[in-house]
This record gives sequence, C-alpha cells and structure tokens, in this order.
Amino acid sequence: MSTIDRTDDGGTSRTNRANDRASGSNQEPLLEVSDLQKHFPVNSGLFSSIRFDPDSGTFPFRYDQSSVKAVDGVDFELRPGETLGIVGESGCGKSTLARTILGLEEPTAGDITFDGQPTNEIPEGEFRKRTQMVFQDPQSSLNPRRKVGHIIEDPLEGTDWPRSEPSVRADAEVRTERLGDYTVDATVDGDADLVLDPVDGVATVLLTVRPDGGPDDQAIQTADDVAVELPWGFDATVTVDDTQRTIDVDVSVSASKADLRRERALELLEQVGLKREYYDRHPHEFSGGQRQRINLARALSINPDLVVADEPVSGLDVSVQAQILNLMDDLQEEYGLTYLLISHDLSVVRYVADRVAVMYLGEFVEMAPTEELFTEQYHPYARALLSAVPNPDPDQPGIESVIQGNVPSASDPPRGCRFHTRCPSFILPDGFSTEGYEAYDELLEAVREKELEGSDPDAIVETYLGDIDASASADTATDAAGDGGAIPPAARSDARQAVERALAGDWTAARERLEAHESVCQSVTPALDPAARTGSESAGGTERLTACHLEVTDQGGIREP
Ligand SMILES: Nc1ncnc2c1ncn2[C@@H]1O[C@H](COP(=O)(O)OP(=O)(O)OP(=O)(O)O)[C@@H](O)[C@H]1O
Repeated sequence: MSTIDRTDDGGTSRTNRANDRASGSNQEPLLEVSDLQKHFPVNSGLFSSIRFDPDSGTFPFRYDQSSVKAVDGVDFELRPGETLGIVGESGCGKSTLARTILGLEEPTAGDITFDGQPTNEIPEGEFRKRTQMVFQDPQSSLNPRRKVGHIIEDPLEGTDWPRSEPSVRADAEVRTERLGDYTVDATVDGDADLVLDPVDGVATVLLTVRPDGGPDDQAIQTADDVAVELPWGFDATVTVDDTQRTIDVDVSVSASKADLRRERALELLEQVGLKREYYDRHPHEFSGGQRQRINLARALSINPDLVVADEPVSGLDVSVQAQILNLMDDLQEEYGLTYLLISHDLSVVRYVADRVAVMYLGEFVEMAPTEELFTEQYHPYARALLSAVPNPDPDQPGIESVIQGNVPSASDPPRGCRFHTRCPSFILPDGFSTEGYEAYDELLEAVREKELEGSDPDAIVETYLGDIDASASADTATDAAGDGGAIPPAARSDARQAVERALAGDWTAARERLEAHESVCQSVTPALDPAARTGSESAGGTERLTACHLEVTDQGGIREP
C-alpha cells in the first residue's frame, strides 16, 4: 500500500507552518467540545421496541431503550488555524462526531461552543456561514445535472450572499499614486457590502487613484486624466476641481447579485487550480481529484472559519491525494481556515494534521501532536492502530484491523476501559495469572447474567475455577500469586461466598463480592488525562492526553463509569 510522503514538494514549509500554528496555542479556541454524546435508538418504532422479558413482573414485556453510543463523551478544543485529525477503526463514531458538531445531528448530551458561543444559541444561518463540510465522495456529493459554477454558488445562495444592506455605511479607503498635492474625496453609494464583507457594520472599498498617462500630476486637467482602480463590480464617476486641486470619486455598485456570485465562483475555480471556463461544465467531465477541488471551492465560497473534511481524499490516487492535501494546506494559509479532518488513512492524517485524536467506540483514547503520536503511542489501542494497515479495497474503506478480537457492539460497550476486551496490556489484578483471571471473569459474567447451574456451591466453584491451579504452570502460579496459586486465596474464598449468595437469590451481593477482585481496566473508566510518564508534555507545550490506567497520574486520572 503506497502512502503519501510528507517530504515531497511543500512538505518542509508545511511542517514549519504547523509549528507556527502550534506556537500560537495560547489563542482562544474556535471550537470547544465538552462531554459530547450522540446516541441512536436501536429500535425506532413502538412495536419493534417491545421485548419479551419474563422478569418484568406481571406484564412480561419491557420497552427496549438501548441505543448505539456512536459518540459517548468526547472533549476537545480546536484553535484557529489548527488541523485536528481524527482516526479510528470503521464505526468508531468519527463521522457522527463531525455531523453532530456541525448540527446535522442533534446531540444527546454535551456542549459545543463555537467562537465562544454555544452553537445552539447561534442563529442557524450564521453558523452555516462559518462552518462547512467537505464530503467523502466527490462523485456522489456533486449533483451531476448542475453546472459546476452553480454548484459552487449554492452555499452563496443558501446564505443569501451578497446580502444587500443599503443602510450600511461604506468607507472608501483611497490609495493614491503620484498625485502630489491633490486631495481625493471618495464616496460610495448603495450596497457597497455587496462586494466586500462588512466588518463591524462598515464596508470598506479600496480604490487606487492615479494620473492616467502623465508622469506627474500636472497632467490632470479633466476626469479623463485620472485613472481609478476598483474591485470587480464597482463603477466610479470622477470629477476634477482643478482650482481646489480636489478629485471627487463617486463609487457605485454596478453588478447584480447573480453577477457577483458568478464572479466569486470564477475566482474560486482559479484558486483551487481549475480554469474559469470550467464554470459551465458538469461534474462528469472532471476527474476525481478535480471534483474534490470543486468540492473545496464550494465549501470555501462563503469564507467559513471551520471546515470539516470527512475522508476528503479517500478513493483518489496517491499522487492526486497529495495534490489535494497540498491545496487544502494552501487554502488554510490563505483563508486562515481551521480543519477537522477525518480519515481512516493514517498517512493522510500525518500529512496534514497538527494534532491527532485516536477514537475507539465513541471515545477519544489518545490525543497528541501528530509527529509525537506517530513516534510513540501511549495508549495500547493507538499502538495497535498505528501498526495496522488501511484496507486496500476501495469498496470497503476503513482500517483493516490487526487487533485481536472483534470490535464490541456500540450499543453495549464494555465496562471500564472500552478497549479492555482486546487490550494486549490488560492489567491483571494482584495475584492472578491470565488463565486464572479469565476463569474468574467467566464466573463473574455468569453471576451477572444470573446463569449459574447447579445447587452445590463447591461444585459450581469447582466447575469455574477448579482446575486452574493444577493447569497453571509452576512459573505462572508462583509469579502470579506468590503462593502457588493462579487465583489468589482471598478471591477464591470470595468466589465461594458469592456463589452461596447467588444460590440464595441475592445476585447483587454475589456480583459485588466478585467485583471486589476485578481488574481496574473493567471496573473504572479511565479519563482522557495528561499521561503520567516522563515527557508527557510535548515540545510545543501541548499536553499528551491518554485514557489508559497504565498512564494514571498521581492525582487519580480516572472518572466514574
Ligand atoms: N443514523 C444512524 N442510526 C443508527 N446508528 C447509526 C447512525 N449513524 C451511525 N450509526 C452507528 O454509529 C456508529 C458510528 O458510526 P460512524 O459512521 O460515525 O462511524 P465512523 O467511524 O465514521 O465509521 P466509518 O469509518 O466506517 O465511516 C456505528 O455503529 C454506526 O452503525
């Protein structure tokens, strides 16, 4: 599988710019996401939600309220001009996170703040103007029946750009060239904001006034001797008062809204490396890379602050991927864009992201500056993921897992650390061998499910834990328990008592007694906290965050499950 090489043309300057951005990390965040959750109900219809349950009392049915926990408690900040990459296996919740941030999905819980304001308090139109999404598949996200120029203009129409606000005062900022003693007075009529975005309610029109033809101002006798340069869409009427040595310039808007949108689309086509003549063509006349350029032009048309790109180069040739990523980088520089970039392809994220968040089953498990994460991963899942390879099958994009076991269901994620069922660094409780703990855990699971068979406690304990000590190797047994057993005596004794309680019908007490010896990986959900190990602080001062009990700080670093 080929990957994008960061050292190709432009790579060095990109790295430097990323460092510059990192050094600006004391800026206020553009986006703050706090404990964000998005759960989808498993059953949406009334009848499909009703489940047979003989334990439900007189009416043996219950309402199934289970849900897919697609995003389940995500926190992060994104600073202006920064690129945060999000990686994780297929189905871990990346797209749902992006869609929820942009308001395309209603959050189940949590807060999203954009430029200091909760997004649910920002008028929808205003938020739409400042955020855009670049979709995964440029083939399907471009309407084949429409001209690309019109496709690029869509967001402009959607946000009613340019907005006509004749009441907005317009200032003409005059640049004069070689005009000596002349005073230039400029007034702007009408909808100056049609052309230039008003800032703080004042539209600014830059115009350059100079003598037309002659080397000095003595040549100015009439308006014909004055040249005025204006932005596209403006006209100027010039009057020269030679006795007072004043040149009056009246500026008016000459273009219609449609003209202005068209001009903006043409400019954008050029900016994304396409020709103005392409305006009238249709999407099928373009290659995949060109279509993604059109997508970018459309996204940028309304000058957004935040662009969320979900698999923006998926399915493109590697060389074209690099061109598109370089273009995104250039546009970021030019427009001061902030990117949230989702990709299953780790080389893509490495190429453009300043920081990377690794996502697993709806949660972030590690977040770090890109190169530091790629150099050393602190979370076992991040480690496993970075040794995985992208799936080369274009019909099945996603990360082909090299991690043992299946991804657990997002509607019933494991307790504690969600990765513990597949974790190669699972923390065994004191005194247990691996085999001993697996047997103990099976007994605990049977008690949770209320599925113990038989009535003799000793026989039941024997069934689950009986041959562990015998089958454990001498080394394992000695190392694990220190007393020759693979299950510590206290746990074995508690198991016996737990089974007795269960047989007496007190399943809760039985479960709690067994849980007293549970691994911390199962009993406690690790928080995404600064890693405890030396060097957890990156060179740029950004903390490396990791949700793993192996990285617990002195202050605790755990949160309630
Ligand atoms: N509208 C929905 N209704 C129900 N479940 C959904 C919905 N959208 C997503 N899901 C589920 O939420 C989980 C996360 O899906 P999501 O598409 O966000 O993951 P992803 O990481 O983007 O995956 P991929 O890389 O394959 O696109 C999955 O279990 C998915 O089936």
